[in-house]
Amino acid sequence: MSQLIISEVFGPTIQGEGALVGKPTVFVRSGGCDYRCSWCDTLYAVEKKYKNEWHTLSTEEVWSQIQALSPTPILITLSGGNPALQDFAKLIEIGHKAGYTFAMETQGSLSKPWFKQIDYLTLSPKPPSSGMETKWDAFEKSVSLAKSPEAISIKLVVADDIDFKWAHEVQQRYPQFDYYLQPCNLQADEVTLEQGLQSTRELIDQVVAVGWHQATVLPQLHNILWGNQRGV
Ligand SMILES: C[S@@+](CC[C@H](N)C(=O)[O-])C[C@H]1O[C@@H](n2cnc3c(N)ncnc32)[C@H](O)[C@@H]1O
Ligand SMILES: Nc1nc2[nH]cc(C(=O)O)c2c(=O)[nH]1
Ligand code: SF4
Ligand SMILES: [Mg+2]
Repeated sequence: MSQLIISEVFGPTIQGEGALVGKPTVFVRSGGCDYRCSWCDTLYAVEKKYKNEWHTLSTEEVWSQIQALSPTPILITLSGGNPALQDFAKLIEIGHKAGYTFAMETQGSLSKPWFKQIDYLTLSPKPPSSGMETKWDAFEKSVSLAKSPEAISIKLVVADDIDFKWAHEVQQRYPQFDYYLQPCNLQADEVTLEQGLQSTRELIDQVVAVGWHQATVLPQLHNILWGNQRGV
């Protein structure tokens, strides 16, 4: 079976972001990323200096950990780092046979044939404030490999006005998808509740001001509930 580089497996908790917010889920977080966003809130799954904390596990071992956390079928969310660097095909096959469903969070920079096995694919291309540049041909390849257009949702982080303008342009370029906007948590280690709420209110004001009425604006619910802690 394929080997997977895993930062952590945790849950059940709730999905705190995007289209499936509030849904009970187990997270499988892979180690390693082809990006390095300026405000990434999971650097321990990105930067090489944390490599010694990651585990090389067989698909079977990851599956055992999931089953220990949730013996009954649940939504499994693959995140990272960039989970598209790994080969999750076998894990998804085993999980589906046992009645589990799969969501994945990825930035859309890399795609794999096994994307078509994912039930809920969240693509999260990165805005200018991240310091990353989106290659739209790679994003479109990820789109084309999804199970169906309906399986895709787009989650965009907005840190400032330039990001907001960019996000609105992305929506106008790809109007066929549902868009979830989330404020950037700039103080990744100690976001205060009030900052999280204020940035969400500001994002709502921006959406309303431009008449982007199809957008969904959500704070990171897990951050509001627990702060920027690991394992929730
Ligand atoms: C940590 S990433 C891992 C998956 C994948 N690399 C990606 O970026 O989509 C999961 C989600 O968290 C978002 N995110 C990361 N840092 C954030 C921050 N400081 N504030 C708000 N959202 C953040 C990302 O944009 C992405 O949608
Ligand atoms: N509860 C919870 N929801 C999340 N949604 C996306 C997460 C991530 O870090 O990928 C995340 C996470 O780490 N925890
Ligand atoms: S792409 Fe995702 S995991 Fe990678 S650095 Fe950016 S936010 Fe972090
Ligand atoms: Mg996170």
